[in-house]
Amino acid sequence: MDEQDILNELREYRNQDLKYEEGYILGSMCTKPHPMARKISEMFFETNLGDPGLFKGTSKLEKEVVSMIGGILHNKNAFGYLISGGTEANLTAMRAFKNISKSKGKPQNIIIPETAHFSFDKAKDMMDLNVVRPPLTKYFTMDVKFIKDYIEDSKNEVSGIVGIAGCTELGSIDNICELSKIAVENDILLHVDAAFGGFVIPFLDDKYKLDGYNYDFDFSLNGVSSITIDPHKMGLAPISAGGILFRDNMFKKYLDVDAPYLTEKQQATIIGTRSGVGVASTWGIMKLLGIDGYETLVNESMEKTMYLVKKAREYGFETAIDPVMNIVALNDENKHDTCMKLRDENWYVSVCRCVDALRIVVMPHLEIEHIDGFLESLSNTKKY
Ligand SMILES: CC1=C(O)/C(=C\N=C/Cc2ccc(O)cc2)C(COP(=O)(O)O)=CN1
Repeated sequence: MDEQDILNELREYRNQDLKYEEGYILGSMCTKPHPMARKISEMFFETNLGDPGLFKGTSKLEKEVVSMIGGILHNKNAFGYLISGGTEANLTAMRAFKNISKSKGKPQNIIIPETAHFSFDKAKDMMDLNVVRPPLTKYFTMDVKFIKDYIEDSKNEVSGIVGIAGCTELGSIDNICELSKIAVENDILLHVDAAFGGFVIPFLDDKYKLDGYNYDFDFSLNGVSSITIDPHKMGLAPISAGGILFRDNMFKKYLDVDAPYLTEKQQATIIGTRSGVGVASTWGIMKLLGIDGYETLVNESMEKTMYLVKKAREYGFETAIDPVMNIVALNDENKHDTCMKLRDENWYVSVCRCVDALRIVVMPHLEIEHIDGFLESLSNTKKY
């Protein structure tokens, strides 16, 4: 086979994939990356941040991007990395939590919500965490009073808390402000998983903010030790671009391992060899869009979200909760059956675990006509 034959054969495989712009992908927290990322990917496609001394320019970019994202989170001096995704970011935060707890002779007892992403199940498995799951409120957030009482009970020595700022299923936001106070008062590490919400909440118009939630979630709260925030979700960066930020570089010593044969003597990330494409793309897209660009992106998505909810209600469907961000949960007692029927029509929604509902993530690739077509198909699944 010559190169053209190979490319032609690869095109056959690629043609079997769904395309975001077709509008059938309704359950994804990723979307079509900003088109500028193509040129950036070409420019940085051979870089390796696993050996940063060889790619000094790309390594500088990573430090700048971490500071840029830190700026969104009210901490330009944040320490961290752009890595493979939110999973690696959460694993990294839990690895730091484990090592810090051990260094203080404290047990690895950590409070993690039922609404947490399954990457925390991997963390629990890999790092032998002792996980406590508090009850949830009607807003699908952790019951803060339970947490206060649990920690005040001397029998329970808690070393860490995870709060979610935009949970995967429903977009709910834990009361990070109250969790931060508890963390400070009790010398507890607080990790905030804002993998999805991190590029939404800072840009969200007040008119979309609901009673019942506190939208403060970042380093402006003294008790927040670390934050997961993924550019490859609502940040429009190409995969892979997950982000883990720590309050300062005090945390680095709890992540570093000796890496004798690299240009740097230690390595803190879980993944070793890693491309610089995600870093460079995030840098470029953040520079191009700026705060205004992300505000437009988020609030256009919220407009479409509100349109979906309004139109769904006209069909007689109801939401499990009012949308906290561009995630809609439509009540459906036969969620799995409906999901399969929709898939037969090429619509890819997901189903919620914590409620009987279909889950639609209104990402920037969805247009009004896609929403109209989806709701028509959903309505038809209920007719027979
Ligand atoms: C709050 C939180 C999340 O919603 C999350 C992923 N969420 C959704 C990942 C996803 C993306 C595309 C798709 O088609 C389906 C699912 C992760 C893991 O992020 P990841 O490793 O980059 O997938 C962590 N926290």
